[in-house]
Amino acid sequence: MSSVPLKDQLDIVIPTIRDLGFLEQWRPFFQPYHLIIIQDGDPTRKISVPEGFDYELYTRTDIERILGDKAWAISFKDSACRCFGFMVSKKRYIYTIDDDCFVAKNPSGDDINVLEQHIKNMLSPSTPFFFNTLYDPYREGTDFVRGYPFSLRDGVPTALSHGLWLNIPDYDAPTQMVKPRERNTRYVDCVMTVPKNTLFPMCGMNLCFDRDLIGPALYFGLMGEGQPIGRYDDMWAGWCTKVICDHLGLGCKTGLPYVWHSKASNPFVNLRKEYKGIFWQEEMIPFFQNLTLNKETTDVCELYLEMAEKVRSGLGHIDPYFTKLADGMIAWIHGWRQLNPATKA
Ligand SMILES: O=c1ccn([C@@H]2O[C@H](COP(=O)(O)OP(=O)(O)O[C@H]3O[C@@H](CO)[C@H](O)[C@H]3O)[C@@H](O)[C@H]2O)c(=O)[nH]1
Ligand SMILES: [Mn+2]
Repeated sequence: MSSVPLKDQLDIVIPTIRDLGFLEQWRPFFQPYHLIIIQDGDPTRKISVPEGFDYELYTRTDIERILGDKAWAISFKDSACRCFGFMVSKKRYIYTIDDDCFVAKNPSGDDINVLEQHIKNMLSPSTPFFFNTLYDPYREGTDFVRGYPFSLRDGVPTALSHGLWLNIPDYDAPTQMVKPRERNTRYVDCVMTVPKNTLFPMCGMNLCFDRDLIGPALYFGLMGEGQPIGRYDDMWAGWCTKVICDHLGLGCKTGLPYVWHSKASNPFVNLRKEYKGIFWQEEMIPFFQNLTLNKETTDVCELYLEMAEKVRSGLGHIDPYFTKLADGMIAWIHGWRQLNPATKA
C-alpha cells in the first residue's frame, strides 16, 4: 500500500432502497471513509443518510445521465446496481456492504472492524497454488507447514477478500425454505485462499477488492427489472473474477471478517428470482471451469471482453439472456473505460 493514508485509498459502496440508519452502528469504523451510495428504485425518493458521513449518491437518473447508451447494462431494482459504484470510484480499494449488515462481535465480545480485517487480507499475499493446512500463513502466530514448497512461500498479490456473515446466512431460496430458522452462529477464526482453478460462490454483502488489479471484472451482470434471473449478480461477478484471477496469478481470499446479517429476504420472492439460475448454473459452472483465456493477454478489460465473446458462444444456446449478458459485459467495459481512461491505456 502506498504512503497515501488508507482512508484515502478506499471507497465504501452501498446499494440501497432504504434509509441508511444502519450507518450509525458503523460510524466508528466507516466515518473516516468516503461512501458511494447507489440509490436503487425510485430516483425521486429522498433517502436519509446520517450526519457526518462524506458521501456521493447516485440514482438511476444519474446512472443514465453519466452512462447514456450504456446505462442499460447497470441493473435496475436489484442489488447488482452496486457495481456502478465500483465504476465511478477513483480509489484503489472498494469495500461493498448491504444496508442490512451490522457490526458483528467476535467470540471475545469485541466489535469487528471489517475494514481493518479486509485490508489485512488485501495487503498480505495469497497462496492459490498450494494449500496451507494451517490456513493463512502470513497471520501472526502461524506459518507455512512442513512440506510447503519454499519456492511458493512468497505467495501472490491478493485481488479480493470475501467476508462472511453471522445470523442470517446467504442461503439460496430452496435451502432457506427448508431451513427458515437456521442461523449461522459459528464464528470460524480463519482466512483461506481459494485454490487456483476452483470457483466459489461470491456473496456481495461483505466484499473488498483491489480496483487496480481486478476492478473491470466485478460487473454484477443483468439482474432485476426486465431480467429472467436475480440473485446471481455476485455469483456471476465471482465466477468471472476468479477465472481472471487464476489467469493472472492473483489471489482471492475468504473467511474473516464477519458482519451480522440481520434481514432474511423473502424466500418465495427469492425463489422466483433464482429458479432459472438454479438450472442454468449446472451449465454455467462447467463453462467457467473449462474457460481459458488468451495467454498473451494481461489487461483485465481485454480479458473481460474476450470472456464476453466466450459467454456469447458458450452459453448463448441456453437462453437469449446470455447473448444480452455478453453485450452487457461489453457495455460495462466501455463504461468502465469512459470513467477510468487510465485503464484504456
Ligand atoms: O431492488 C433492490 C433490492 C435491494 N437492494 C439493496 O441491496 C442490498 C441487498 O438487499 P437485501 O438485504 O434486501 O437482500 P439479500 O437477499 O439479503 O441480498 C443478498 O443476496 C444477494 C442478492 O443478490 C446479494 O448477494 C446480497 O445482497 C441491500 O443493501 C438493499 O438495500 C437494492 O439496491 N435494490
Ligand atoms: Mn440482506
